[in-house]
Order: sequence, then C-alpha cells, then structure tokens
Amino acid sequence: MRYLTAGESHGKQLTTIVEGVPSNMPLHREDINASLLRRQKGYGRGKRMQIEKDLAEITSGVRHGYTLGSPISLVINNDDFRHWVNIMGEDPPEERQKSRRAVSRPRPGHADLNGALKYGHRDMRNVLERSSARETAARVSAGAIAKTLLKQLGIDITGYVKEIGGITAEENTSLAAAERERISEESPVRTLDDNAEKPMMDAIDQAKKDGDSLGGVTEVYVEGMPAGIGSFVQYDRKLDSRIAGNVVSINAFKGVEFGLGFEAARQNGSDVHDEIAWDETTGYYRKTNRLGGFEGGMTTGMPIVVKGVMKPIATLYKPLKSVDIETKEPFSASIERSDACAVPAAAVVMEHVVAFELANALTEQFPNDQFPKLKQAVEDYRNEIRWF
Ligand SMILES: Cc1cc2nc3c(=O)[nH]c(=O)nc-3n(C[C@H](O)[C@H](O)[C@H](O)COP(=O)(O)O)c2cc1C
Ligand SMILES: C=C(O[C@@H]1CC(C(=O)O)=C[C@@H](OP(=O)(O)O)[C@H]1O)C(=O)O
Repeated sequence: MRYLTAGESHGKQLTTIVEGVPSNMPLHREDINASLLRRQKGYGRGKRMQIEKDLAEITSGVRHGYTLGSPISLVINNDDFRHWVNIMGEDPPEERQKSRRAVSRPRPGHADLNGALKYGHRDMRNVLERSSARETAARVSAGAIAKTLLKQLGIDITGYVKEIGGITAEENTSLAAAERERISEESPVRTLDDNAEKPMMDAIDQAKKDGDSLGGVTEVYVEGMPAGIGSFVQYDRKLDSRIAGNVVSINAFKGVEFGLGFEAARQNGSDVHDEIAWDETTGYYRKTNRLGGFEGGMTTGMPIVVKGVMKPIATLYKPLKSVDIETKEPFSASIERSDACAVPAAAVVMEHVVAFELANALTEQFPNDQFPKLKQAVEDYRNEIRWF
C-alpha cells in the first residue's frame, strides 16, 4: 500500500490517493470522518481549528461500502479557503494580485528559508503553504483506511498524549491507562479536557500567556499484530525502522522510541531484554515487553509501544529574530494566529501514520488482491505460528 497527498494549507482542498488496498473490504466514510474529527480536537489549538470542519469525501475506489481494489481518492475541503481566495485562488483578479505582498520573512523553526533556497521561491508562501501541518489531515484520512483494515484483522491501535511541556500523564489517571482500557472501542483520544489532565492544560495556558508554546511526547499502542511481520534480511524491510521514519516525517516530530527507548542505554542487558515463554492459547510470548514489540526488525507478537517527540510549536507570539530576504535586515517575527500546543492532535496523527505502515507491512507479507483471502491468510499464519 502507498499513498500520496496534495494540497496547500489555505488552498481549496486536500487530496489523498491510497493505492494497494485489496478489494471487497468494507469501508465507510464515517470511519474516516471519525478520525478526522479526533485530529481536530485538543486543548491548545489556535483559531484555525474553529474554522475547519474536516470531512472526507470518497471520490473513487469504493462502491456500495466496499473497496474495489482500485486507487481510493479522498478530498477534504479547506473551509478557510474562502478567506484566502485572493491569495491562494488559481486566478485572482489582477488588481488584487498586484497588491498581494510576497512573504520575504522566514520564520525560525519552519521550512520557509530552506524551502525558498531549494526551490528558488522569493515568495515564501510558496513553501509554507505546503509545509504546514494542515497536510496531516490528509495523512489521517489515509491512515483511517489502514485502521479499518487492521481492525478487521483483529489489530487495535490507539495514540494518546504521554507528556506535555515536561508534565507527564500520571500512570493511574493517565491518558495512556484510560486509552488502553478502551483500546477496542472507537478510541476517542482524550483531548485534555478533564481534570486528570488539568496540570497540562494549565501549562498550556501559561505558555500562551507568555507568548510561548509547548511540545511533548505522544505514544502509540498496538495490540494484535502477529509475530514475524517485517524482516531482518534487508535494512529497508525492518518494520521498526520504517515506523521510525514515518513518525519523524510528521511535522515537528524530532525523535522516536520503542519500548524503554533511550532508557535502555542506562540499563543492564538483563533489565532490557524480554524472556521468551509459550502456552497453548497464546503460543510464544515475552514475559515482559521492554523492547516494545520489536526484535530484529520484526514484530514479536507483543504490543507495539512507540513514542514520538514533538518539538514546541515554532510560530511564537513572543517573536524570534530572523532576517528579511529582500532587505537582509533583521526583524522580529510577528504573527496573527498559531497553535500554542498541538500534541493531542499530533497523537492522533501519529496513530494513523503508524497504522498505515503496519497495514502496508501486512499487505506486503500476505499479498492478495482480495481482502477476505488476505484475512484468511493472516488467520492461517496465526494458527501456524502458535504451534511452531
Ligand atoms: C497537528 C499539528 C499542528 C501544528 N500547528 C502548528 C502551528 O499552528 N504553528 C506552527 O508554527 N507549527 C505548527 N506545527 C508544526 C509545524 O508544521 C512544523 O514545525 C514545521 O512545518 C517545520 O517542520 P519540522 O518542525 O518538522 O522541521 C504543527 C504540527 C502538527 C503536527
Ligand atoms: C490547519 C491546521 O494546522 C495548522 C498547522 C500550521 C503549521 O504551521 O503547521 C499552522 C496553523 O495554520 P494557520 O496558519 O492557518 O493558522 C495550524 O492551524 C490543521 O491542523 O488542520
């Protein structure tokens, strides 16, 4: 499976094309829209999210609620486009086009300057429009299709917030614990709007007051992946590395950990590796899951536990210094709107990005044009490895 996205942040719409989804898999736009709605929630987001109401329209590849095996295309409208027609429209009236100011002031922490240098754009709007995390809505729509596939194979995946601005979700009341309990439900990632997460919300409020922003740690937890998915035989077939690359491809993500992650560097081997056991119902399993579900680039059959690190939002009300590319003069970046913290939304994005890579690995390992046959092949494999 693979997908491509297209679309500018304030352009007309986002487009996603997903290829390689087998035929005869039930798929409903409601499932995709539920995911999109979750991505829009979360304490700390700016005014843009009040304007958008993300809904995906399936424009090809699905008929009467089943996939056809042909490419699935999806479109999501940018409701904000109506405010940007003169700037982002294909054919704005000429007099307005003349009065339109080029963006010549690159924002630190964004793609603006590097993208301008690379593509030769003196108007950095040509960079920032596409580099915006608006694109993550399209990625979630692709991931929602993958999640539908995984769910029908008995694989549940959920993403949640672990940490914001150095404040960790407490284990007992945490988003993590609550989410794990509800893992097989529709998994509405909590949106930092109840008392358990009050310290995080306070920290976001304080950052906002200070004109600052916060990052954090998100975690994705996957149950039900059979052992042996991925491969050790070639570097680019290692599934953990493919997941890591995909996580870091999300806007503002700077690091990934599996299981104990960086903590493993500070432990003895006997406190890091997971002993192997077997019983009739489960087959092989690990007594602990400190490695987070991967050994040798392949799944172990234990839950996959992967964390992502999101840097604080780059656009700050407390302006950072930069240089105007026309005058070469320094300036302080001023802004009109931005998120103060997008970690809850990013947890949903990460969940969908990981889901896609898992679905991709499964369809590679059990290639079949027809979903019911793929499902049977996965079931046969599960039975086979239980008694291996
Ligand atoms: C869901 C989400 C929302 C984001 N919202 C903003 C925002 O409002 N302002 C901002 O400066 N960056 C925001 N970002 C991050 C930027 O898109 C990102 O930092 C920028 O494109 C540069 O890419 P890099 O940080 O991966 O190097 C957001 C990221 C995500 C995942
Ligand atoms: C539009 C989304 O996120 C945007 C990502 C983003 C950025 O710089 O990445 C900047 C903000 O956009 P704007 O400049 O229009 O306020 C966010 O709202 C979204 O998540 O759908």
